[in-house]
Amino acid sequence: MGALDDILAGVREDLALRQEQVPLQLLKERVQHVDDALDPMPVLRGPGVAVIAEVKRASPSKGALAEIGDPAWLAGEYAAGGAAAISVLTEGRRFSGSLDDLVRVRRAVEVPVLRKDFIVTAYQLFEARAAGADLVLLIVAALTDDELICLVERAVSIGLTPLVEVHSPEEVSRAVDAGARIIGVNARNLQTLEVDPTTFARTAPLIPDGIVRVAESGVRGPHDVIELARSGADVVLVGEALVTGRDPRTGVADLVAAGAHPALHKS
Ligand SMILES: O=P(O)(O)OC[C@@H](O)[C@@H](O)c1c[nH]c2ccccc12
Repeated sequence: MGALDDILAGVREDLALRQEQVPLQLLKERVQHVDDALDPMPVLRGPGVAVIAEVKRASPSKGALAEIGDPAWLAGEYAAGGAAAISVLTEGRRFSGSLDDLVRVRRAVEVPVLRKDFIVTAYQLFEARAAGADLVLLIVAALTDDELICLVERAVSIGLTPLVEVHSPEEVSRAVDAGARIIGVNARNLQTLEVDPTTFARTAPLIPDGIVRVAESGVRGPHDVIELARSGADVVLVGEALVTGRDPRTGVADLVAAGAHPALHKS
């Protein structure tokens, strides 16, 4: 069994418990009372390479990465550094995150917030929206074609913008066929957990024009942002380097500055 299947098994167990505690109907009522979701498209399509900064305490490959006592403070620093959006890992077992982290981040910033998790049912979309998320991650490798199509549709119908994650050229066509307007290329193989730095450059050319291209994972600093921008990245999504770095606000600002270089013309 690969790492992804392991993670998904745990996610399904935790999900079953939450579904017993909080009926879908109650979540739907909560969704009625949250502020409308923000549209992330303008900030992700803006000039330069947009930076999505991630609140990430731990990962299955590295274990604990950082003590994040106050995710709201961290998100505020990211936003002050110029982050276009904040990603919050809400998976508990492997990433030590929670939906409560997302609620706290949502209250602290005015930029769009992404629920980063392993979404397999519509229930999790309602959880995300009830917690105030604007975007949700949908991982092609974790879903059948039918599931992906339904989840994209359902997400959009409740105001969420899906970020559809792929790992290979073959997965790009599945994402496009499902109606994705934002595609993330994850350089980390979810079976082996290894990062392959060539993944984005190999995969991005297959993403049709007009779809926002996000480079995910393994971005260490400004140099990587420049490389990825040359390969067509509109957005970079960065976790580990920012949570383990010296100062999150400057960390983001340095990435934003690298991606704003006039020599890097976005298509
Ligand atoms: O910490 P990194 O290498 O900067 O990566 C961030 C992000 O890409 C990574 O957390 C991620 C990408 N896709 C995911 C899916 C699930 C959980 C986590 C992820």
